[in-house]
Amino acid sequence: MGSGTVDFLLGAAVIALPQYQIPVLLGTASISILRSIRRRRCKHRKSLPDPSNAAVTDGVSTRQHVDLRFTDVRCSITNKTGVTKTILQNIGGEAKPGRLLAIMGPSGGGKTSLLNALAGQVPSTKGMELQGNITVNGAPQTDSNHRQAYVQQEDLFYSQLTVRETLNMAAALRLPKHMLAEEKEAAVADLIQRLGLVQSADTPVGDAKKRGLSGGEKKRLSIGSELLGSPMLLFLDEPTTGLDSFQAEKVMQTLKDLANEGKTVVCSIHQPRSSIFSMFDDLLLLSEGQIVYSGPAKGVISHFESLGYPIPANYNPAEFIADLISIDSSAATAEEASRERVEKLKAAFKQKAASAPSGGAKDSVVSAPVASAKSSDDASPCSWPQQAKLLFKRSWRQISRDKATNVARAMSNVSSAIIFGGIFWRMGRSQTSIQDRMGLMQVGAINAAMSSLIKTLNVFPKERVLVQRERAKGSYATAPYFAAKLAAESPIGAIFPLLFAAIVYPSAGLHPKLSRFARFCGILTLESFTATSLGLAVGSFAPSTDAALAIGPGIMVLFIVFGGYYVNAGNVPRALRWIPSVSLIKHAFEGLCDNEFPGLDFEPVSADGAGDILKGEQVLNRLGFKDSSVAKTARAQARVLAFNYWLTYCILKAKKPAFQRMDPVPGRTI
Ligand SMILES: Nc1ncnc2c1ncn2[C@@H]1O[C@H](COP(=O)(O)OP(=O)(O)OP(=O)(O)O)[C@@H](O)[C@H]1O
Repeated sequence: MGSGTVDFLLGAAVIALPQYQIPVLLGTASISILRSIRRRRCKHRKSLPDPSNAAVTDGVSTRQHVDLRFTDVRCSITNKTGVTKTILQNIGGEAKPGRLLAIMGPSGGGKTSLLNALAGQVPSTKGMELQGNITVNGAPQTDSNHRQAYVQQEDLFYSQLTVRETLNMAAALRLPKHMLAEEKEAAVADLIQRLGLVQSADTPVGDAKKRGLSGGEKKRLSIGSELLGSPMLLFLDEPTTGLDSFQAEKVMQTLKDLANEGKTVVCSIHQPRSSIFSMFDDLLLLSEGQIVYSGPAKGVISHFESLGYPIPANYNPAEFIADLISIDSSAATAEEASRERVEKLKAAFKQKAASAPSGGAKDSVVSAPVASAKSSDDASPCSWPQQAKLLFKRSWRQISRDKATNVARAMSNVSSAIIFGGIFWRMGRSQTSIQDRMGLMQVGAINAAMSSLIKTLNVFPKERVLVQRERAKGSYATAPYFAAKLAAESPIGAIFPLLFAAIVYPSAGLHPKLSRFARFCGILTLESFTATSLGLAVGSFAPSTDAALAIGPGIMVLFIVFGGYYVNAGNVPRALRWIPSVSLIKHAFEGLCDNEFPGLDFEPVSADGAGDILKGEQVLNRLGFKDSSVAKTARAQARVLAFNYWLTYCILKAKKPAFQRMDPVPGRTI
């Protein structure tokens, strides 16, 4: 391998491994030593502490019951044309310890909005106004006076990790520093037992390619991940959506058990079956953002009966309620009648609530409850090196165990190499082989880039959502996550361009020097990393996988057009010269040509060789690569790679989930 190759490989490695990898490596070594000392200490203990007490978290008594009261919760959004839509209107109620409160109502009724408002998880949106007063045990709700968790509707996990590994990872990242590793493991084992996941503890979560946990098990795993923070107040957004009735019942039974342990459980739910309905302790019915009923679940039937709407015999109460409080838009007359009925029910409840004696002493709300999820890069109990070590392990497991993806990528690269190797088989040194050589350099560069780009665009937008969720909980910071991801994924990512190069190079009969082959491999590998980095940058801002898959290849087409093959470097209009300078295809193509052509002699067509290209250097001149070299193109490629990594990091850091602040309604009491 020539010194130029070593130069650029080293350059690429330095850029690819961000500077914090050095503290990561040092930190990893010191953690291992501390761990082994702790383990030895632990062995001398007679028994482990009770895992149920293990989740004692800093500052807040985790056993303190949570009584959540809320009044005047209002939410509205004003669009660009100035039209205001009311989402929630003066909602009040209470979620009590040891009880399961269900927020029910028709679709669009405001269930998720209310749940988000109570949990401080209303996504920050331009034009949105959120008001209300919320207290926890009589004091204005703050992040520090209670522990709460929010289980989102969509379950997101690393698909290759098992249940136990997923929970162990969450425990390692989120449980307090003072807990020993054995205590965290015991807490996880206890959780697995309580959630009924013992049978599937060592089953990978799975995804569309590889079946793993059932929907219900995934939901229970989501609940388990949240329980590790030892919350006494638990919010769940539609926990039964997408589950069959058996799985839905098991999930709800888990929630009921949690409530029975003294936790305050609040969930939104659409239309449960009667066995699930019977598990609710309290019910808050919403229709078009207003309360239709709030109180004990057992009292709802008699409430509607007293208003002239008795439930028919053998009817599911949830279905009866849903029909009663929904607006029927199928016909104008039906809509008018149902709207009138719902308005009557709202007014009746308002009247009843106004005349009801208030329960217990009133707590003055003197300051604003600020609704916000904990979202800090410094909130994790682990140091950055510890986080990086844990996240490296997780990323490595995810990528190394994903056989379906790895085999597909390998097959795709091998088959492309065989096809291109066949098309460009033993090119020889004729005049026509010059064009073939350039063609092969171009398709080789496109193949390596596209394969890495598409793979990244398919995976990263989903992973980003999961990472944003975890960051919102304060599980880890962006820098250790990103460094660990790059370090774990790069070795496997390098295999595929190398496979391609190893087959195509000898088949096509490229420059017969080993050092040139090594550089060929290096150029394609570096280009593949740069394409991955482009995929990360696009995936970090694209709103969805589909959007990323539309944007990424679009950019790549531009890079291909200015890739040095179709438009000569010297003919690019001045205003567009920046495009070739950021085109990873151009840098790879130029590098591959710089590697291949120098020193090659081509056969003339006629004896005098007039007008023919006889030297490889002439080809480079014609392409506009006269002053170019492999090292120069590698440095240019490394700069694009570093820029993309930096851009991805900045976007990930800036895209921290932001939640709407809840403004207090002054002078109100709860
Ligand atoms: N950010 C927003 N911008 C505009 N409208 C919004 C926004 N958030 C909520 N809404 C509207 O507020 C109403 C209540 O929405 P929400 O999601 O809370 O209802 P839901 O009862 O949870 O519905 P579903 O059961 O279908 O999930 C809907 O009409 C919805 O379109």
